[in-house]
Order: sequence, then C-alpha cells, then structure tokens
Amino acid sequence: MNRPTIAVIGLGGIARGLLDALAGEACADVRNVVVRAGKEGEAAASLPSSIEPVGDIASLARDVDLVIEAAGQGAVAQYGADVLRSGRHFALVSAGALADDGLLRTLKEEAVRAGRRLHLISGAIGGLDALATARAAGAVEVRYTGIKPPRAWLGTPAEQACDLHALAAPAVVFEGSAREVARRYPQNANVAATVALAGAGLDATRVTLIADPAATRNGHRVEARGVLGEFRFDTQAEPSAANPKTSASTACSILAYLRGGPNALALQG
Ligand SMILES: NC(=O)C1=CN([C@@H]2O[C@H](COP(=O)(O)OP(=O)(O)OC[C@H]3O[C@@H](n4cnc5c(N)ncnc54)[C@H](O)[C@@H]3O)[C@@H](O)[C@H]2O)C=CC1
Ligand SMILES: O=C([O-])CC(=O)C(=O)O
Repeated sequence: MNRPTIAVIGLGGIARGLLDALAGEACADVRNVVVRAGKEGEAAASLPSSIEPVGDIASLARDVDLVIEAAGQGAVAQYGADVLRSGRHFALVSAGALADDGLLRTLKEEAVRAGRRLHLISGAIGGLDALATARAAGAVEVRYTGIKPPRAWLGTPAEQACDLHALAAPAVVFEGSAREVARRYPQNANVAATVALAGAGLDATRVTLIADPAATRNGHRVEARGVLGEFRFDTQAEPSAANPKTSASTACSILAYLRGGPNALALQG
C-alpha cells in the first residue's frame, strides 16, 4: 500500500491510540475523523488543526482514499457502504457487524462495483493466516475462547450470567456460535467473528467467553483442528488504558496494517 490519506471513524480508545501513534509516523496522513453528527466542534477541541472532524462521509476531504472504522458495529452499518460508494477503500475492526449476512453482501458488492478494497484488520487476534491455510485444506473445527477480567464484562449480558462484582472463580458467561456472540457482545467479541470469517464460518465457529477474577490481561485462544493437523494460538493481551473491554493491541494492529503489514483479511480486493 502506498502512503494512504486516511479518515478514522470514531474517537474513542482505539482511534485515539491510533492517532497518537500516527503523529510520529510517516505511514499515513490523517485528514478527518468521523464523529457523530453534531459532535464535530467538541471533537475539534481535542484534535490537532490538521485533522478535521466531520459528521458524515460526504464531508470527508476529497483526497481521503482509505477510511478506517474504529467505532463500533453500528458504524460499519452506518458508513460502510457510503465509504465504498464514494470511491474509497474501507478497512474495519468491528468485525461482528459482518455477522449480518445482508450487510456483508452489500459491502462486498459495493467494493466490487467501486473497485475498492474491503479489509478486515486482525485487531486483537492473531493466527488468521494459519486458519486460512487450515480452511483451504478442507473442513476445519475452530473454537475461540475469550478470557477477560470481570470489569471487562460490565455492561454486557455477562451481568446476567454471574455476579461480576463477587466472582471467586472463573465463570463461563457465554457459549455458542460466533454469529450469536457478535450480536450479544458487540464490544467484546469482534475477534470471534474475525476468527470465523478467516476459518470455519460464523455458524460453525464455537465460542466460549469467560470472566476470570484472577485475570489481569485479555486472553484470546484460538484452537483449530482439520485434515492438516491442529494448532492453538494463545494471546495474553494488555487491556487498553482507555477501555478495559478492548486489548491495547487493536490500535497497533491498525498501525501495522497502515505500514503495509499482512494482518488483514481481504473480504474484497
Ligand atoms: N477486532 C477487534 O479485535 C476489536 C474490535 N473492537 C471494536 O472497536 C470498537 C471501538 O472500540 P474502542 O475504541 O475501544 O471503543 P470506545 O467506546 O472507546 O470508542 C468508540 C468511539 O466510537 C464512537 N462511535 C460509536 N458509534 C459511532 C458512530 N456511529 N459514528 C461516529 N462515532 C461513533 C463513540 O462515540 C466513541 O468515541 C468496539 O466497539 C468494537 O466494535 C474493539 C476491540 C477489539
Ligand atoms: O480487544 C479485545 O480484547 C477484543 C474485543 O474487545 C473485541 O473483539 O471486540
């Protein structure tokens, strides 16, 4: 990838981490951040004058050629097709949005029509290359297990599965498919959808989520078994200082992508 001129959707933990990292980097020029309409002024106060906040895709600077989503699943649905229709590449991290087959189909069609790239950045997970290899050889069984401290599960359906404030031992808060977890845990389990899209698919990929009072990091485990054999990929990721639900590695995965790294699934292009 040549040095792109980019816009970032969102101005939360991941986006700010990325903008900070890019301030000392020559791998991309940031022109805009996309914030909720009406929040442009507030956002401008905390940004360098070289980055203009905008409230929609139509207001992006003309020379923006790549838009990075770092805001949430709703933002993929809200802006994705407009980004591609406007002739820009679109790269995202809120993979769970793609558990909506209709949205995924639309985004792929728009990317084909516009001749632009639709990329899913690896985010907090690794091992996507090995999953794709395993899948290429035939059927593959895949399990993703996410293990996070109780505070990372606050404000999610895990609150109904156990008492997160009084947990004395690890508790399973979700068991099911990657498609279902994408819907139920939109801020916590996008990686499950990423694993699924790289490997066995959203319905066949099994997911377990665990709240562990002894955990200080976010654990991500991918286990795959197929005709080629089996592998296991384990990550113990530092949580983001801004958002305990998110691993700090997510912002860096976008930076690595912008540097031309291989850490993205090409959904189209
Ligand atoms: N693939 C991966 O490995 C990971 C993906 N994620 C995804 O990234 C998202 C963002 O994570 P954080 O930065 O930690 O969250 P955050 O809560 O710190 O920030 C989200 C930001 O996006 C903004 N936002 C949300 N919807 C928007 C919209 N429709 N238009 C404009 N702005 C909007 C919010 O106002 C906020 O500024 C998560 O919700 C999750 O979907 C997060 C962690 C890992
Ligand atoms: O950053 C992480 O630990 C994973 C995450 O929140 C997600 O997949 O949405």
